[in-house]
Amino acid sequence: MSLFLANLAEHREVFARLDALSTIVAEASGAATASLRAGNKVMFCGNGGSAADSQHLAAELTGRFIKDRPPLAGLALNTDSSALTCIGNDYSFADVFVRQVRGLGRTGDCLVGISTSGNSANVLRAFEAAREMGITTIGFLGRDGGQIKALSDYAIIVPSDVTARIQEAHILIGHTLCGLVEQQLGLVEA
Ligand SMILES: O=C(CO)[C@@H](O)[C@H](O)[C@H](O)[C@H](O)COP(=O)(O)O
Ligand SMILES: [Zn+2]
Repeated sequence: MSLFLANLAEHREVFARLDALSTIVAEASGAATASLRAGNKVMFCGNGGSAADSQHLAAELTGRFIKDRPPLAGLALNTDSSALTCIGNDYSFADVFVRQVRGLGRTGDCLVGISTSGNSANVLRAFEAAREMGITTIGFLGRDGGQIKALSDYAIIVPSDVTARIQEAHILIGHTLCGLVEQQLGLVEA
């Protein structure tokens, strides 16, 4: 079997098991909508491919997703290279998100942390601070949810041990979250 067909088969197997996440995805989206409705923001963070997912999803909010509509307050914490290099260089890489959460986060915000292992230290520290600050935490996770699971108000765990397949599910879940937020805010038809 070609690698493409093998990956596709594995992808289908994982996606066939995502129905079970429908309720938690809807609940997490409701929390993000409540933050935006109250004038708060939704922050995203992640590493590597999940950094790309984080900035992709933040841009769905500030830019547009399904239809033309007012901009929404989305912010990716992994896109500011000056903040990442300053904090990483002067403190540690584990602090790159937590310092931004402490500086930019406000009670009532949401923080979406994307980690396939659920164990990235910088996401974990950001969630610890978010919890202290009254910021709702939404974990896009994989495997067994790792240490971030326990710090997630909404732990969305993709049932797979394969990083790439988990990432593929995360972007489906993230797009759904953006679509539900638009519906719940009455910006597009349900
Ligand atoms: O995109 C990929 C693999 O598909 C990689 O860049 C991957 O995101 C990186 O290894 C990350 O550092 C993994 O972190 P995490 O998902 O365990 O939090
Ligand atoms: Zn990747």
